Amino acid sequence: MPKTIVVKIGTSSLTQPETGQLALSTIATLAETLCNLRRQGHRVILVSSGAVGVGCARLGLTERPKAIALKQAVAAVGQGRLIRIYDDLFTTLQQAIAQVLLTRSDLVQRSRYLNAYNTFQELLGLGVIPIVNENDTVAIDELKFGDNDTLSALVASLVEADWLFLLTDVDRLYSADPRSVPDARPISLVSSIKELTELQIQTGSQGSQWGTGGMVTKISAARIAIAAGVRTVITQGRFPRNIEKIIQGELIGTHFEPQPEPTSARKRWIAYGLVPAGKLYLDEGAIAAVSLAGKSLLAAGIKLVEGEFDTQDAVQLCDTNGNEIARGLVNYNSNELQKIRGCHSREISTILGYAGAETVIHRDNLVLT
Ligand SMILES: Nc1ncnc2c1ncn2[C@@H]1O[C@H](COP(=O)(O)OP(=O)(O)O)[C@@H](O)[C@H]1O
Ligand SMILES: N[C@@H](CCC(=O)OP(=O)(O)O)C(=O)O
Repeated sequence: MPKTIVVKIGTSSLTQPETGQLALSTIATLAETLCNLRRQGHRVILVSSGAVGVGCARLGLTERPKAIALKQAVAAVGQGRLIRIYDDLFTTLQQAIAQVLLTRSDLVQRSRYLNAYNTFQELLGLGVIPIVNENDTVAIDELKFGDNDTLSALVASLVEADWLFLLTDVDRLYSADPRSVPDARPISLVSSIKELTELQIQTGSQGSQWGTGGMVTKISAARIAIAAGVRTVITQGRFPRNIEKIIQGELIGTHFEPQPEPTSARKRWIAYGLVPAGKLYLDEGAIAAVSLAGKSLLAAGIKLVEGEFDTQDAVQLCDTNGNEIARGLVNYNSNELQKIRGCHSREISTILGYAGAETVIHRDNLVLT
């Protein structure tokens, strides 16, 4: 059965840690592996980091730049080189590739989200391997994926992939960062989001010298992907051939089993495509109604409103400690909600002077995160 497979490779696997130079043998083996998968009839997308790392190596910079403008300039240098190397390798293997550079705003607007979906379908239908990266050169802070782990999970969710491989410089997920905790326990299988939460994995503060997100972004990427029904694997980038072995059933790396009933495509867009514009802090009754009983959110259960937002914007729903439990599209703007929070629905028309929706967020527009 042909599968849709998204592979994400991080800077730490694409470059040599000592010099920052490209790890050519890894990249070549990855190209061969992805071509094998294509020959077996699978649909393949590569999400490749490395624009900043390769740009730095090209310009002789020894550290990842911190200043935004410099980082964006360096990414512009590196992305061109990176794609040229991929094109040389894949062309040698008679495989067409495409460069797809995305920014967060491409997924926020529903029409652009659907457009991205159509483009991926067209490319995959043509047998092309799209090579995706964040459009670092133009991305602005407020509208950024920020890391390619998240980007790859969103792409996997968008195309409803069967597999997401997160290739990195450790062989799997551990109970804590194995660099600083040598006796950290290796984790082979995570069978649900609940189990992932219960494992309470320690991720340290950051990743390797050139990586961006560390393990924390891989875990949140896995959450996004498994909610979309995508089987996710964290494994070592130095051995790309393991991808084929894993698809054939070998338990290499850490596997995250997909949720049996994936969240619908529209709800996934609400939860992860949109950028939340505010926060609603709920009381315990509202948390139970929303998260356990699958009910709509009423004004009565809202304790606090944070941020400025409009009707139909996405907001986060949080407990009193600020932990997010859900996201949804609001039927009232932030000014209105400041006035009606804590009130019974039948009081809304008196307080506002006009009749609005009975719910603040209807359950069709509400998704647990
Ligand atoms: N619980 C953990 N299990 C495994 N690795 C961890 C964990 N916590 C932190 N890490 C670190 O995350 C790093 C990988 O993240 P990162 O450098 O961002 O890689 P990439 O460039 O592949 O995205 C590893 O080198 C490891 O030291
Ligand atoms: N878009 C950036 C990479 C961002 C990123 O997530 O990097 P990494 O942690 O190495 O996967 C780049 O191409 O350099």
